[in-house]
Amino acid sequence: MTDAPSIHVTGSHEIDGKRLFGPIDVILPAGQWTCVLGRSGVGKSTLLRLIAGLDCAGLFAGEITSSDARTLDGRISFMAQSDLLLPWLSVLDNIVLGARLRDDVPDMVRAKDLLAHVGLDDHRDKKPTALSGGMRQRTALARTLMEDRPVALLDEPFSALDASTRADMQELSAQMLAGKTVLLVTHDPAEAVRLGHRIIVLTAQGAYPWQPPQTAPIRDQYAPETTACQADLLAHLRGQR
Ligand SMILES: Nc1ncnc2c1ncn2[C@@H]1O[C@H](COP(=O)(O)OP(=O)(O)OP(=O)(O)O)[C@@H](O)[C@H]1O
Repeated sequence: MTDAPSIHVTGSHEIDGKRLFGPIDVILPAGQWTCVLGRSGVGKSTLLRLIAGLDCAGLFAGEITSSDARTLDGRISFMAQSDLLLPWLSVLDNIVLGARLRDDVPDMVRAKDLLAHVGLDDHRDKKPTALSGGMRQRTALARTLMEDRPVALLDEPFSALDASTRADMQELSAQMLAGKTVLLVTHDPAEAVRLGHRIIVLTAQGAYPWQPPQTAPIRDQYAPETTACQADLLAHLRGQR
């Protein structure tokens, strides 16, 4: 049983009176992963921040609604493109930051379990400055997964990871976010095809669906239908330039 809603976004976004994207009419189905691709600067992070209710440059004219008509406030976990780790806190304390900010008692067992799953068990007492870029990104991912909200908005969460760690973290995220409504921004067609129940291409003119393979995610990245889909998607994205 999940209380993950579907989310409907309609409208356009302008910065300094100039259209960034839209009009769009996008549904993020309840309990599924929607992957968004599009050229750099088209507004993918802006779309994520709008749904998260965070400040963005410019003006959005439109509506963001949830299928249960409840506010999304307090129901979203958000992983930004930059890791936003607090430099004076250890890895473990960064992971439980959400609970501490809410004056809740953090679930340290869950936090340590997550640390082990993201492969940072031996680094729990280090400060972020003592970590590599990929380790920082895994810390931020663990902090996001720690929140356990019905909606997860992830902005290029695996971009700094080596190929095998990336595959591991994709699988961990798919497992831990099963049943939640997920929006993943990525530049990687292979990642979108591996993880997405739905794939959306965002352009200045609008947002349109790209058909993923019929198989259910998380997909075998070497299956013929997966490789064919990602090759077609890559060719399409390259053709947009
Ligand atoms: N604080 C800001 N002030 C003015 N313009 C901004 C600001 N933040 C972002 N923009 C502009 O908004 C546009 C969309 O940015 P956004 O980060 O949403 O794009 P993106 O598609 O996520 O890009 P990327 O793939 O490179 O991460 C860009 O053209 C950027 O210049």
